[in-house]
Amino acid sequence: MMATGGGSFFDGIAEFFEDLQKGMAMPPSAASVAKAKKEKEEQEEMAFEGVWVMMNGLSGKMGLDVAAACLRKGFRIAPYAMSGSGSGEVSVADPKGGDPTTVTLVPSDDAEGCDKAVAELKRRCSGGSVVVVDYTTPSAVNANAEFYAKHGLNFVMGTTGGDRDALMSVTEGSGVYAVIAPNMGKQIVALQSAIDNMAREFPGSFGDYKLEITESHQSAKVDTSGTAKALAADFAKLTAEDYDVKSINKVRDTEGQLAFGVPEEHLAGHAFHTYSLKSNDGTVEFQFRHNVCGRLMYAEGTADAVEFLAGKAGSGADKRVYNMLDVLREGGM
Ligand SMILES: NC(=O)C1=CN([C@@H]2O[C@H](COP(=O)(O)OP(=O)(O)OC[C@H]3O[C@@H](n4cnc5c(N)ncnc54)[C@H](OP(=O)(O)O)[C@@H]3O)[C@@H](O)[C@H]2O)C=CC1
Ligand SMILES: O=C(O)C1=N[C@H](C(=O)O)C[C@H](O)C1
Repeated sequence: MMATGGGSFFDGIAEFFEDLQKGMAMPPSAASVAKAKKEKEEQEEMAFEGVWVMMNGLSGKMGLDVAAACLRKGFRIAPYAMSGSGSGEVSVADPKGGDPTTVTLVPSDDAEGCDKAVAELKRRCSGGSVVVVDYTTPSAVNANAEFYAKHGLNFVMGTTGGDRDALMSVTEGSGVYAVIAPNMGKQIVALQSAIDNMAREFPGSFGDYKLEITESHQSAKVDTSGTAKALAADFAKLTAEDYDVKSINKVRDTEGQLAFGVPEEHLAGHAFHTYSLKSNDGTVEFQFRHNVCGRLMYAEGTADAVEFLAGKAGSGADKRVYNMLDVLREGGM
């Protein structure tokens, strides 16, 4: 750099031009600083050997809660996520107080953008294993599953609805590892297992009873509860009649929700279910209820499913497609 002590002004100028020629006099440009910073960050990302979670539906009600639960478990959130209409970047706060993660949203109908994002994600997250979590919307379930199958992406599908048979057959045919379940709440999964066991052990024991199901969710929920549909199949085995899931009483209006016991502050995010078995003569009634405010239990169960799935994929397990009963039975929750 330019000398100040000793030499004349003209010596200093000469030295400056010498340094300039050697490329030493110019401060690095903002672009080269940014490039070096990005390279350093990418090297650090590639050195991470843990689990990366691609959180599709990140901006939705489940998305950010699941991302936080995954960060609490020590996973990282992948730098890209598929969205519906959302684009741009979302900053995901670290519940442990670390730096936030910047995630670029790519709308799922931008096929080229999604392909590029997955290629880039596989490169940047190459040191660890990637698990996709899907909390999107019923109409996206099948197309998204086909996309994961095409790209060999292991996934946890929390989204309800869509064509569930097609979802299973595409996933099973693809060879990817997946956990697919309409409910990730540990205690609800345990209840599902108990009713399933009861139906196996005592089929038809409620032969002269009638099944009634009511579920209430936030008004934005578009489909009938996937949990209610799954439990209906088990409860129906206890009765003598088939149960049509179209009979499930769906509550989506504020007045009905409040009357069903939903606290006002949870109107925007709740899942209340009542399954009732009533004797035909009207003298006896059994009720089973799970009333959940907020989404914490589902978010934590999802993070457990991610851990379970990464373990199965890492060990090359023969069985590839699981549900939450498998996760619970194997002590994964
Ligand atoms: N298994 C379980 O335990 C639980 C399941 N669920 C289910 O999860 C699903 C999501 O619920 P919730 O978070 O409340 O819903 P929200 O409507 O709040 O969020 C959905 C998100 O999905 C995004 N999205 C919409 N279409 C697509 C698409 N084609 N590809 C990618 N992303 C898309 C939306 O993005 P954008 O804003 O950009 O359009 C939005 O961010 C529902 O099916 C619900 O029933 C919910 C709780 C627990
Ligand atoms: O949309 C929700 O909120 C929920 N969806 C799932 C369902 O459809 O059963 C699970 C839970 O009820 C919350």
